[in-house]
Amino acid sequence: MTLQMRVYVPPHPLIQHWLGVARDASTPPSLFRSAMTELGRWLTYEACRDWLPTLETTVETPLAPCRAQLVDPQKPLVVVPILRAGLSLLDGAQGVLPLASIYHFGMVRDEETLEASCYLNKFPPQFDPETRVLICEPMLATGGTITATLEALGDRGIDPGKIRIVAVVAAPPALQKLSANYPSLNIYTACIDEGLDDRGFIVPGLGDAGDRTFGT
Ligand SMILES: O=P(O)(O)OC[C@H]1O[C@H](OP(=O)(O)OP(=O)(O)O)[C@H](O)[C@@H]1O
Ligand SMILES: O=c1cc[nH]c(=O)[nH]1
Repeated sequence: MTLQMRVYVPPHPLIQHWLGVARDASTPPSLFRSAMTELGRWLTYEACRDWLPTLETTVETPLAPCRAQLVDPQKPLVVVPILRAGLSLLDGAQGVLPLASIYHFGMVRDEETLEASCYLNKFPPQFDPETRVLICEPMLATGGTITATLEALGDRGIDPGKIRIVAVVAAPPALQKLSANYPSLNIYTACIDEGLDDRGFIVPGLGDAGDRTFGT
């Protein structure tokens, strides 16, 4: 079977609503952060749909024993926010996945060359290979940042098939790069946008997600 990367754009009115709020240039940082939190919440919810490991058990209701399916707390689950802008999605993602461990990863793009470089890597030397990883990265633009993150996870034992990416907007150059290199990857995004401008910004996009989150 030939694997092909999958990109999901969940047709959810709340996702589209908060995307519209985040895109609006007149949205102030406080409301922008709320919009990103909500996008983190609902995109993570969608990404978990057929992904979270569960276990079968029996619980006692006030009236009778009953079969129940619970999220398996023994299976390792990790959320990786890519700093800075990925932090804006973290509260929402953590609300959906309260038991997940959080491993921060800091990346910054050179504004001239658009080369991404890592300034913070909190990954352990090796992950349990069964670990499921949800990456919070609002903007997939050239794809340089996400590719470096996937390489760092791969170096520490994570198979791309165990990774789900939550992104607010995704641009074709990033998706083409990821699809060519990571056919087993799954991406959940609110929108696939048209392309990039000459500064490497996603168009129409939502501007500089890090600056808008932190008011810088
Ligand atoms: O796909 P790429 O072309 O690599 O671009 C995407 C990255 O660019 C932005 O980060 P930025 O470097 O602006 O850092 P910030 O999150 O700290 O603002 C954004 O938050 C992504 O991480
Ligand atoms: O449009 C973009 C592209 C990269 N990073 C951002 O913050 N915005």
